[in-house]
Amino acid sequence: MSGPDVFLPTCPSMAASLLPRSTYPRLIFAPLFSLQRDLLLPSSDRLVHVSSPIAAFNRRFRAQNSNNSADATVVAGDENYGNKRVISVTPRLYDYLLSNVREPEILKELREETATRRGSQMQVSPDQAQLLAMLVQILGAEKCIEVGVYTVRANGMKGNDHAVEPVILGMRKAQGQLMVITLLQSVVSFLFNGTEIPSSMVGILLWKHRITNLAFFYGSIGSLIFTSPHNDVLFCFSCFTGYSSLAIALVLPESGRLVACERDMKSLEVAKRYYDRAGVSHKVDVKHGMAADALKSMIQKGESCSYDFAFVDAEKRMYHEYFELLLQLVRVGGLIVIDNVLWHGKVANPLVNK
Ligand SMILES: C[S@@+](CC[C@H](N)C(=O)[O-])C[C@H]1O[C@@H](n2cnc3c(N)ncnc32)[C@H](O)[C@@H]1O
Repeated sequence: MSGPDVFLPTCPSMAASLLPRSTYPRLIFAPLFSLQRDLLLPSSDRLVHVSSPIAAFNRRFRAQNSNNSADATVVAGDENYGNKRVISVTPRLYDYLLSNVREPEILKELREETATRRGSQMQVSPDQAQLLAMLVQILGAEKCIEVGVYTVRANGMKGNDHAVEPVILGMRKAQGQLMVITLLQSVVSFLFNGTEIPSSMVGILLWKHRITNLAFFYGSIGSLIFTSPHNDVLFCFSCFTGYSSLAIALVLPESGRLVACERDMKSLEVAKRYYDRAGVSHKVDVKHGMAADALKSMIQKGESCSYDFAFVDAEKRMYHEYFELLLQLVRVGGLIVIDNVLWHGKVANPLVNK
């Protein structure tokens, strides 16, 4: 049976009915809300869940209009662990959490500015930032390191190579094709006087003309999810604007110091503006460049064992290296906090983590 290569069904039942009937489509993209496993029939390895504006709207709509389904639901209970009940965070519960976070005004402004940029989801959330700030305070930390401050690229891949995360997501095949897309973006951008070309557009063209066998969906929140016919998923693009580092700097004592590593200069300009506005610039030592290089040079300068706290939220492929370097830099009894370790739950998903 012939048929289209890609469907973009907007409802789960449609995805479910398309999968078993068609042998040809390589991939079927469905919004996240179709993640009801019982709807996924035998060919479910061809179903890719994406975040879409429709899904986001639906989540908001359901959160606002449902009186009973928005309460925390028990997703696991295990008698081996004393019948501990694990709940899932529902939109209503998360709204409750966010509305009770004490977020300083300057952080709110930074968050709101960032929210207008593509990729703002990469910024830590207000609750996460306040957790970091609280840990720093409890620890009485004075010397801190943050790996990955933010970026402000409007464009999918430039300046964001933690974009491609083969280790965590079990990616193998698609990296060469991503390179092609990045290269093409740069060429077009150069020809058109610096105009930034969305990866999605380049991706569509390449894919349509069979230059690449990648299918893609450009998510509503700026994440670019590439999927090969082998159900490998590449999560591309990371971002934004120094929110977590500012949260840390704000609670550091006057004598405190935060080394903030970031390779994207444009991003740093925004961050510095906010450090200035918040009156914490004197506490932040910005290291522009690759984070691992910055950490190595700190070790060479004899700064081993002198840091109290580190937060890692940069290139995922480099995490093991950051960790080894930070073990040298952070003192005994200090704290290293690492973001994204569960990688949106994918670490437990055998389909993406073979
Ligand atoms: C997820 S964002 C950080 C978001 C930040 N924690 C916040 O709350 O706004 C990751 C950042 O790490 C930066 N980054 C990625 N790889 C890097 C590397 N090798 N060296 C330095 N910075 C890097 C990216 O440019 C990006 O801005």
